[in-house]
Amino acid sequence: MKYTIKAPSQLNASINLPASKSISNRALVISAMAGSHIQPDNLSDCDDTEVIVAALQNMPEVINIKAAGTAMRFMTAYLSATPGEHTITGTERMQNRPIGILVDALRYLGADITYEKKEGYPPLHIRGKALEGGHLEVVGNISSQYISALLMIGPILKNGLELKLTGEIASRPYIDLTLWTMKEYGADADWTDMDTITVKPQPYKETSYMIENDWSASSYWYEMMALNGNIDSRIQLEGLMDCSKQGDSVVKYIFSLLGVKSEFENHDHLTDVMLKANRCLLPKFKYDFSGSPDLAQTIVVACCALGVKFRFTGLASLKIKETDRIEALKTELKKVGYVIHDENDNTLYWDGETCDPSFAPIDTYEDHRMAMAFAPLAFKFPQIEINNPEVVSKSYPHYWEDLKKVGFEIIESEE
Ligand SMILES: O=C(O)C1=C[C@@H](OP(=O)(O)O)[C@@H](O)[C@H](O)C1
Ligand SMILES: C=C(OP(=O)(O)O)C(=O)O
Repeated sequence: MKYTIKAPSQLNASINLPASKSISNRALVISAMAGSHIQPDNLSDCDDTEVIVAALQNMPEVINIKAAGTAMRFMTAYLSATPGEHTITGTERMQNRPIGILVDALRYLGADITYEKKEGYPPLHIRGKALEGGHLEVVGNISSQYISALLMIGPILKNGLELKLTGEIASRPYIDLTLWTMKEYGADADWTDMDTITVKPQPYKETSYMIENDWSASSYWYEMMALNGNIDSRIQLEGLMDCSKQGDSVVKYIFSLLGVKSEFENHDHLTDVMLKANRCLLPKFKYDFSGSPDLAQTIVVACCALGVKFRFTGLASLKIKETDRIEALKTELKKVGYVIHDENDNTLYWDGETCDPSFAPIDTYEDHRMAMAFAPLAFKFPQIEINNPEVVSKSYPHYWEDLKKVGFEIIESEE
C-alpha cells in the first residue's frame, strides 16, 4: 500500500496523542511482577504494547514479540526470572537486533537461556527460575534497554541487584524512566554512584497507575508546525505530563530553535501543550542525540526542509533499531533533493548540499518513525508519497487519522 499526502495550508486542532509505549511496556512488566490484577490506565494500543499484553495474558510456549525491541529485552529478563519454559522470537529484523549483552548478564545471574538460531540474537529458549542476583557489570553504550530489563527484575532477585555500567551510557533518560516507574510500584532503586545503580530485594506493590501520553509522538506535530510556518496555526497536544520523565520531552527545547513555541496549560496533573509558530531559526544546529535517539529522524528531516545545516552526533544506536536509520535517512532524503552524509557510524551532517529530486515514493523499511518523520514534508512539496504507511501502528496507530483530522488529504493506492 502507498499513501499520497497533501497538507492543509493551516493547522488548527487538538490532538489526543497515543500513550507512551515506553511507559506502557515498563508498567505492564512491573505490574506482572507485582502480581497485580489492576491494568495500568491509559495503556497504549500500539503493536509494541499489545505484544506484551498478549504474552503476559496467555504465556504461550512460543512468544512472538514481533518488531518490539523493548518488549523483546524486557520479556527476556522477566521470563528468565519467572518459573516456566518459553521460546521468545520476533520478526526477521528482530532476529538481527543484538541481545547478547543482556543474555550474558542474565546468565551471569544464573539464568538458563539458549540461542535457537544465531549466537547473540533472538530467538531465545528460556527456562525461567528464581535468580539470586548480586553485583554485575554491564556495558552501557549499546542499548539502555538491556539495563532497563535487568533493573526491572532487580526487586524480585533474592539478593537484589547492584549494576555497574561501564563506558559511555547511551539513552540514559530511559534508564531514569525505568527507575521512576519502578519506584511508582514501590521498588527501592536508585543511582548510588556515578555509574552504579542499586536495587533492593523489596517486592513491587500492586498499585493503580496512569500512563502519560507520548512525547516521542509529539515530535511529528512539532515538525508539522515548523514546516507549516503559518503564524495563525495552532496545535494543541493533549495529556502530556508537566516535568515528564520521558527524555523525549526535550523536543520542546529543540523545536524552540526551529520555529515552534510551546505554551503549557496545566490542569490536574496533566498538561496540554499549545504549539505556535515563532520566527526564530538557527542557521546551523549541532546536537548530541545520545539521550533521545528516537527524535533524530524527525529533527534531521525537519532541518533539511527548513534549510538548517546540522551536525548531529550520538547516533550509533540508530544502526540497530527497526532498520539502519542512518542509511534509511540518507537514501530517502535524496529522493526529495537533500544530500546528507554520515561519519564514524554515529554522526550525520548536512552542509546544505542538494541534488535533483526524483520524488519517488518514500520507503519506510518497517520503521514507523520513517513514515511519521517524512509525512510532514507534504508542507514543503505539493505532495509526498509514503510506502507501507501502516508501519505507524508500532507506536502511533491513529497517526494517519489524526492527520486527516487536521485537514491532510490522504489518498490510498497500490505501491
Ligand atoms: O527503553 C525504552 O523504552 C527505549 C529505549 C531506547 O532504546 P535504546 O536504549 O536501545 O537506544 C529507544 O530508542 C526505544 O524506542 C525505547
Ligand atoms: C527504537 C524503537 O523501538 P524498539 O527499540 O523498542 O523496537 C522506536 O520506537 O523508535
